[in-house]
Amino acid sequence: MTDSGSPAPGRGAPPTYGVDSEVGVLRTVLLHRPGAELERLTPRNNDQLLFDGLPWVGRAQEEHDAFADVLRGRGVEVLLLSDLLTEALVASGAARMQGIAAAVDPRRLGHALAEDLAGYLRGLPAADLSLVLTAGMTFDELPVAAASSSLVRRMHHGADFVIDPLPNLLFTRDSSFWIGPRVAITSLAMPARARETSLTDLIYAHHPRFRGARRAYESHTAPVEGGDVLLLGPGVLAVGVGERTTPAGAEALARSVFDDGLAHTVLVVPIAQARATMHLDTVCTMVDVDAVVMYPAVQDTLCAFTIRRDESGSVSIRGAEPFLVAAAEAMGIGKLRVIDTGLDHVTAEREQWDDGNNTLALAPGVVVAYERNVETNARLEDSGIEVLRIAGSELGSGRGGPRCMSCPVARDSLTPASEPS
Ligand SMILES: NC(=O)NCCC[C@H](N)C(=O)O
Repeated sequence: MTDSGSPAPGRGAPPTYGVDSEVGVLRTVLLHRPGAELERLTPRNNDQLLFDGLPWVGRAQEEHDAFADVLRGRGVEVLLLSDLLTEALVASGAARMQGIAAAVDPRRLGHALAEDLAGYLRGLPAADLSLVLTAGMTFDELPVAAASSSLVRRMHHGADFVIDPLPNLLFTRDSSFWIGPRVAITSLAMPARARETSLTDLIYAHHPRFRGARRAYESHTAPVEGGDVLLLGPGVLAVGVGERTTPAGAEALARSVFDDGLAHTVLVVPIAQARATMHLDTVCTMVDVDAVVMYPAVQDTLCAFTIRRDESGSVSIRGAEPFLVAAAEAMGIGKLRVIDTGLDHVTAEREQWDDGNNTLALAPGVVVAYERNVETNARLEDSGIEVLRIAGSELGSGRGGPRCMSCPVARDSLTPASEPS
């Protein structure tokens, strides 16, 4: 969201970032090209690391490169998380300290090994440190001299992790999100993902590109994941509460965005606590200013608590009532159009599982979607939505689609210029 409509910096002017909807023209996006961290997945650890299988890494990279190219082809500036991380580590000694402190856990490693490991990491060039912070490190990869007398080192198998890898970095949606002109670092619920936010925090704090970027939801005491947060329109948020984001997280986020003047209404949407519906964006995403693509099995049951703060500062909670009704009212539109994932139950269930409901809007009525969801994509097109298809056979093994794999950093504002944002 920019005054000028573009984040492209004029000579000397800092770029302006921000997002006030799901569908405003996408200008800048943060992706993570999958890399060595995916090579850490084995049949023994893939469940714990939240992957359904073992992706073919080279093919996953090709699919991701094609995804990035589709975005670039539509004029979107693509930022890659590993590049930003390395640049932040080059720019700032404090960033290095922060990344190392989050990765080295003395409670698990013991003090001798933790100290030697931290010392070793402090001496690494930025690109190598960036790789360790994302791909992790095994005991076999420890430098020979590190804590050779450490009991912890002796008792671990060489393939065990000294630093856990972060294969879910691919899903940049979840570890930070922009709301209005501010960025929120989230609080991830699953242990396998918790350290991801140390990297997004570090990037937004120390990368020169984001100097001066203000924060939203700074207290982040309870879990809130970006996949649960939909910016239905300027000032209106929907927050899923289920396997990841907790009621306390949704409540804290609502209070924080009210305090910061970033929203006037927050719809809190209970979703089943199941892997297939881990985030709100696995069952519903926006494809136009007044349209969503939605899993039909939840269409009639999805409900919302509406939280508002009035001008006097008092907060009210209404509901629960049908989500589609509450959303249309909060957005100030008569009706939210619903495009669904397919009429028959089996196709709908299969395409929901394969992220048919997890599209990324590049502009009102233009979305990126996995090609495999043939029925859903046809239904989107029948409803006038342009669908840019990408392959995702390998990317999808982590259970996430184009929306999960992207964190919009700048979109054109949907707020009329005359209204305050
Ligand atoms: N927004 C999303 O739905 N993100 C997908 C995250 C997938 C990842 N394997 C996870 O379980 O957290």
